[in-house]
Amino acid sequence: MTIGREPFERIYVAGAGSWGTALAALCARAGRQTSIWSRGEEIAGQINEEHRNATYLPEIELPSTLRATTDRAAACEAEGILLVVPAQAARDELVALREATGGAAMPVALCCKGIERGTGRLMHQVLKEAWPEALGAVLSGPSFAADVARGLPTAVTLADPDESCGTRWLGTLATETFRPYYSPDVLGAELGGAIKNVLAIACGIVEGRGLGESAKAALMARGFAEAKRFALGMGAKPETLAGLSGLGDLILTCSSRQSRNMSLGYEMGQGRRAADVIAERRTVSEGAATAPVLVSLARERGTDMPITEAVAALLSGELAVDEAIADLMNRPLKIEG
Ligand SMILES: NC(=O)c1ccc[n+]([C@@H]2O[C@H](COP(=O)([O-])OP(=O)(O)OC[C@H]3O[C@@H](n4cnc5c(N)ncnc54)[C@H](O)[C@@H]3O)[C@@H](O)[C@H]2O)c1
Ligand SMILES: O=P(O)(O)OC[C@H](O)CO
Repeated sequence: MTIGREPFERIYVAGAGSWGTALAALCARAGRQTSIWSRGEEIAGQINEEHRNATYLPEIELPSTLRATTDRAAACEAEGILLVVPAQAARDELVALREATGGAAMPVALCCKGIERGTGRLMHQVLKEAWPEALGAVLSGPSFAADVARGLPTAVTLADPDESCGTRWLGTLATETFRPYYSPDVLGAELGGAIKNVLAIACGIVEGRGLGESAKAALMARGFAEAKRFALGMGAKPETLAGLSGLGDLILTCSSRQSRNMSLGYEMGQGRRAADVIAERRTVSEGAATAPVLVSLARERGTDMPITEAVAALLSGELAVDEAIADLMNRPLKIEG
């Protein structure tokens, strides 16, 4: 396998939130001709004129070569697209991009971590339906936007069923401080990223409620057990779950209140209603939308996911924190696995 040959030289980033802006800055600094699409004129103007995204990544000076646009036609010039909108907006964005590019067979790296409400589809399945000609890959793993934008060392998974396209993505994204590892396992990479967001809400609740570090460690380990049970049942590979996009991202997201999912849980643990916290935020907490979908998928498949069930019930207000803890602790004793 020859890694890193023939990078995509022209990149279009769909979404100018924190992660889209960090990835666009990474590509531009690596010398790629990079354009970033924003829904709003204000952010596009700021990026072009002040080299800053004051709404989503205020501390970071962006490269002056990065061009922002509100016109999806810019995607026609690209050799590769990074899709970085919230998971619930992915389908509409992909349909619009397909139209803008005339249904080109474009490499598209899916960077959102979530499962679609209503359909239960993963992002690569949404891509297949919304833009069947596109060549899908998944970029996932432990990576806070602010860390990547600052150039702090980061390692992630780039999953692509097509090895030659995957290695082109590696060559496109790799820098001295950003290290993507190749995997063919798109399903595993996606499931790890989507499920850890739900588990991070649970860890936040434990921290917000002051239940202690032992409880948090137990929750992470049992959460990982249920993530693995579900993902392996779907056909994901165990090594992907144990890797950066699975365990790696679970550890990061459950450990830091820099995570929007973890901090949402923290506020819930402090007694706030999830809906109120979500309503006052500008940024997305993907786990809140993914939790109920994951519960439905797990029930359909007969997979036991008690922590995910508890998070969904807490988010909807059906259950109080203390009731959820008591339910989890009083489940029948069983063999670990
Ligand atoms: N921020 C991170 O550190 C990080 C890291 C890795 C992965 N991700 C994933 O990347 C995805 C995007 O996260 P983010 O952090 O950039 O979110 P964000 O909340 O910072 O920004 C979301 C962006 O999407 C746009 N958007 C919102 N609704 C939209 C719609 N209906 N149609 C089109 N655009 C819409 C917003 O205007 C904004 O530009 C999420 O799935 C997240 O899990 C984030
Ligand atoms: O802020 P969060 O919870 O969306 O997490 C960001 C990234 O997914 C961490 O890898």
